[in-house]
Amino acid sequence: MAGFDDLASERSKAQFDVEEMKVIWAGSRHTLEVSDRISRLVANDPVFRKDTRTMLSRKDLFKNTLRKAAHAWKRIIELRLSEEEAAELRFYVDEPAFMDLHWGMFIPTIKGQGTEEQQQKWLPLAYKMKIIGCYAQTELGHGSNVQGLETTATFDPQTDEFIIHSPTLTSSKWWPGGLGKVSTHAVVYGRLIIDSKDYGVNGFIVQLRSLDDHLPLPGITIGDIGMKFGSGAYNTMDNGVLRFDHVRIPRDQMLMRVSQVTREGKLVQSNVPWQLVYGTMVYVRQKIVSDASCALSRAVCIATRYSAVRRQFGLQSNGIETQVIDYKTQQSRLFPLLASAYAFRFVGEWLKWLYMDVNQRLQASDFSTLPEAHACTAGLKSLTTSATADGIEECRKLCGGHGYLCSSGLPELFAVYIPACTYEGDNIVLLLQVARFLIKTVSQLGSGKEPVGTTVYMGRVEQLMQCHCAVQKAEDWLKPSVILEAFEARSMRMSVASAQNLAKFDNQEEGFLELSADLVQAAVAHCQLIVVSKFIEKLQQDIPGKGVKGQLEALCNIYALFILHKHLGDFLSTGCITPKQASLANAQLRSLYSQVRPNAIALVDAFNYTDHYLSSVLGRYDGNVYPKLYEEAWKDPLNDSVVPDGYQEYIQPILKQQLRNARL
Ligand SMILES: CCCCCCCCCCC/C=C/C(=O)SCCNC(=O)CCNC(=O)[C@H](O)C(C)(C)COP(=O)(O)OP(=O)(O)OC[C@H]1O[C@@H](n2cnc3c(N)ncnc32)[C@H](O)[C@@H]1OP(=O)(O)O
Ligand SMILES: Cc1cc2nc3c(=O)[nH]c(=O)nc-3n(C[C@H](O)[C@H](O)[C@H](O)COP(=O)(O)OP(=O)(O)OC[C@H]3O[C@@H](n4cnc5c(N)ncnc54)[C@H](O)[C@@H]3O)c2cc1C
Repeated sequence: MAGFDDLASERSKAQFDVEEMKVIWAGSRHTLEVSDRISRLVANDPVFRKDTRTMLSRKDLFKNTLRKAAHAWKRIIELRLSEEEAAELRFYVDEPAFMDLHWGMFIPTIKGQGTEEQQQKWLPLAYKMKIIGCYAQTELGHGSNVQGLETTATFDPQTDEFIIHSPTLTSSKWWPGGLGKVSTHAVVYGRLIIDSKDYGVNGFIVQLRSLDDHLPLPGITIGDIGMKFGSGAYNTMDNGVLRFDHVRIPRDQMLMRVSQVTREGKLVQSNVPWQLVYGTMVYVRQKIVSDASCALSRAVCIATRYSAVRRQFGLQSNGIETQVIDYKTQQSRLFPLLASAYAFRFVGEWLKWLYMDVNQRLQASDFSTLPEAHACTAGLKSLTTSATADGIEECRKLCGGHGYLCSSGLPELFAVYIPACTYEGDNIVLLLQVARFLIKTVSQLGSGKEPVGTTVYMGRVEQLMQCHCAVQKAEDWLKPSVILEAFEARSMRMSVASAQNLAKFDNQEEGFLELSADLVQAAVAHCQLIVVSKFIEKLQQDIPGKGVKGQLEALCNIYALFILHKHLGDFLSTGCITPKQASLANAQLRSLYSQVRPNAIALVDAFNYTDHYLSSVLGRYDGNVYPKLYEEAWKDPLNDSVVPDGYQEYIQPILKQQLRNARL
């Protein structure tokens, strides 16, 4: 039968050890064991079913999310899951909810911005979920411009309290997840005012709702901001609106790791940089990069399996039609996404290491790598989420008409994913941060301050401004050194050109605004170089398992050459490669697609996703697509009755021409 046979035969063709590839994808044997066990636990629990999600009303959907969150918490306690296992469980429940903000932002903010004392007071309550918290930064009037926030926190020396207030409509907190209906507490970002002087934005822990009856505390107005894009999707989350009318909190609820306000109302700065007030965003951006590989790989898994099951045209000698995965156009759209999923996985792994390293240095009062960490997390968050959002939509198209059905899993995945291009920093705004960092690095070249970390290559500015690509035949593009040099030269030349253009302006800020579109492209080039170089570094590690390294090398080359092909204009206009070398790269890309083709199904099997997590009829492990699609259609509530509701009021009068007289 179509599907079963196709996927079984595809699996038998694999030229590498899938089990070892699963370990590489998971990060370690231990992580694979945990994620495998927990994903099956979730898949086998009926409370975590998600197949009716897109058909529920918002209220039912939300209540069902609360039910799942409560059940998840119960299972975490009953099974005494470790922090790692609990995080995996929340991940596989796969439903955006207040828990994400509580564990993902509220707790990390207290850890990162609270003093030891504050951590001791608040963290045990939060860990036991005796309080539920969210992250209330964005306002109706300002999101990207954090320094433009209007909420005030005015110190009252008489009572030793802060008065939290929303002075304007635009100062209403707007968007925080978990705020609308659930959170009892929030970290609220507002302007610190002492003695009428504005000391800028700081974080404050504020109780929002009563722990007895969940009603908002006096002076607090709270609600949900309304339906968002798509059915089901992100509507499981209660993104909220919040206003304060002179709400008082004790002084010790200002997060005081960065600066402290004394009993006398004096502001004391610690030795840590003020930017640590933005620290949670760096942490979450790093998480979002790892998350991008999950969302993209999920879409790619669906599209790849379905492409092997789906047959159209081209009768072969045995009388069966061609699998659409065999069309070169399908491969040239699908395989770069497969390669990107792996590339994002490895750059995410590296970013996690970078973040841990920065944190360790911060503990030891070494703040030197903070600007690099900010630039990398901001840039890679932007690059990977934009590519993933576009990639999911491409996977939908790769699945033809059936990809547009909710039962394919792709519409909901897309709807849930796309806000990642906006939250935790609009992707363009973040690339502009990277551009500032690059311009600063270029301007310091020759000053004796050596570039560090991901900008080390800029230290070779003279070589990179002049080098010529050595490629003479297609296979030369398989050499990591050749690829690296082309990407480094392109990035270097784009940054230098931007810096030179900027230098022509008397006013640097005006120049930055004028050139911002070019600056964004330079930032993208730098970030793509990071992804390519981290993939290449990964391949230099010991990679066990028959054929595993070979497959990863092919994927790495596909990622790099696909990016080169997509941004050919950059590579040609900066003179990094010639048109002839560009066409050799293209030829090499085609040959790499043929190399990956027999392994495509095994490469997506290596993600080790359960059918529950994929929630896609098209991406089923067994390939049994058509019977299940057919079965799924009948489950739609519209098919509950053969004759639809409304027939008598609206269809019958048309058919019986009873409306005609009324019109005449
Ligand atoms: C288990 C966890 C799972 C997580 C999975 C995902 C769950 C996600 C759920 C989604 C929830 C969404 C939450 C949110 O969206 S919260 C709100 C996020 N908001 C933003 O991201 C706002 C974006 N804006 C900004 O970050 C800043 O305002 C911006 C950087 C754009 C500008 O700030 P500002 O005007 O103050 O700064 P300058 O540009 O002048 O820069 C001054 C210097 O500071 C440096 N800088 C800036 N940001 C940082 C940072 N974060 N860390 C370190 N350093 C920073 C900047 O480079 C400048 O440095 P120099 O002076 O040296 O040039
Ligand atoms: C689903 C979702 C969940 C969220 N959860 C939270 C949360 O839990 N807590 C929280 O505090 N916030 C949350 N947010 C808010 C989110 O962080 C902001 O929406 C985000 O930071 C973007 O800011 P903005 O809405 O002000 O966009 P704007 O800055 O208004 O962007 C509008 C347009 O202007 C452009 N633009 C803005 N500034 C510049 C510039 N300097 N140069 C060039 N172009 C520019 C942008 O590129 C964009 O195209 C959430 C948002 C969403 C969608």
